[in-house]
Amino acid sequence: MSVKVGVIGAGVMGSGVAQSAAQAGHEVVVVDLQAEVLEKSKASIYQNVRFAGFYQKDKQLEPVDVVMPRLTFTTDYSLLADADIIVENVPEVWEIKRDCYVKMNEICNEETVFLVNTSCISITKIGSLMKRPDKVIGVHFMNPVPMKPTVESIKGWHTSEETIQFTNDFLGSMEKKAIMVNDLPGFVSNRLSHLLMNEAAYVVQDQVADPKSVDDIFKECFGHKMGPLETADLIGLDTVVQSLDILYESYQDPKFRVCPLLRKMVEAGLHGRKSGQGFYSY
Ligand SMILES: NC(=O)c1ccc[n+]([C@@H]2O[C@H](COP(=O)([O-])OP(=O)(O)OC[C@H]3O[C@@H](n4cnc5c(N)ncnc54)[C@H](O)[C@@H]3O)[C@@H](O)[C@H]2O)c1
Repeated sequence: MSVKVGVIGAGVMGSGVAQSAAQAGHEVVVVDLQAEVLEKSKASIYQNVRFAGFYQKDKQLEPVDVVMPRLTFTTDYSLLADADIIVENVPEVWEIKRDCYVKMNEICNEETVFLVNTSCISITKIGSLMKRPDKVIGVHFMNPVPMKPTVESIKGWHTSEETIQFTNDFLGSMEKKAIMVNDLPGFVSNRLSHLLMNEAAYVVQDQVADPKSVDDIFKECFGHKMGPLETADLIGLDTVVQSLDILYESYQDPKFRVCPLLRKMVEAGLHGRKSGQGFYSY
C-alpha cells in the first residue's frame, strides 16, 4: 500500500507520524501554522531517520536521502486536497480541533479517511462536524510514534468497516497493530493513565515524595518501564492538563480535577521534555 498522507500539526506526535509514514514509503505532506515549527520538525525527522538504524538493528531501513524526499513541509492546507488519508495531530483543545476539521471538510474530497490522533476527545463528536462521519476514526498513537508498535484505535458511532479496514492496512504498512475500542472520552488508555499521572502530581504537591521517588516505586517495585511523572513529562504537561480538563468536563466527575501543581507548572511554561523542564530537567 502506498498512499498520500496529510499530517496536520508538526509537534511531538505529528513529527513522529510523518516520520513513520515516510519510512513506510508513503508520500507525506506535513502542515503546521508556523514555518519555524515545520523547520524544527524536518530537522528532528532528519536526525531520527539518520540514526534509526542504531535503535532498530533488526530492521532493514532505507537511508535518509531516500526517505526525506517523500516529505513536504508547508503552511498551505490546500496541498491536502487530494490526500487519501489525514492524520490530525493539533493540540488537545476542542476549539482548535473543531476549526481544523471544519476546514478539512471543505478542502478534502469525500473519500478521504480522517485519523483523529487524540488523547481524549470523542471521535463521534468530531464525526458530527464532517460530511462523511463514516470516514472518521480515532487512532491514538503512542509516543514516540516510530518506536511504538501498537496503537489504540477508536470506533466512532458512524465509523464504517471499510474505514477500519483501510486504517488497519495503513497502520500495517508502518508495522503497527491496532487494538480497537469503543468511543467514550479518554477511551481506555487515557481514562486510566491520566488518573495515575494526576494523582502522582498530588503526591508531589502534598510532599509525600519527590518525583524521582514516585517514579522509582513504579519502576523498581511494579516493574513499569517508566514512572507516571516521567510519562507526563514525555507526553507534555500542557497536553496532560488539557486532557484532564476534557475528561472532567465530559464525565462531570471530580476524580478528573487537575492537580493545582500540574496546572501551575504549565502556566509557568514547564511543559515537560519539549520545553526542557517539567518534573525533571532535560
Ligand atoms: N504527546 C503525546 O504523548 C500524545 C500521545 C498520543 C496522542 N496525543 C495527542 O496528539 C495531539 C497532538 O499532541 P502533541 O503532543 O503532538 O502536541 P504538540 O503541542 O507537540 O503539537 C501540536 C502542533 O499542532 C500545531 N497546530 C496548532 N493548531 C494548528 C492548526 N490549526 N493547523 C495545523 N497545525 C496546528 C502546533 O503549532 C503544534 O506544532 C493531541 O490531541 C494529543 O492529545 C499526544
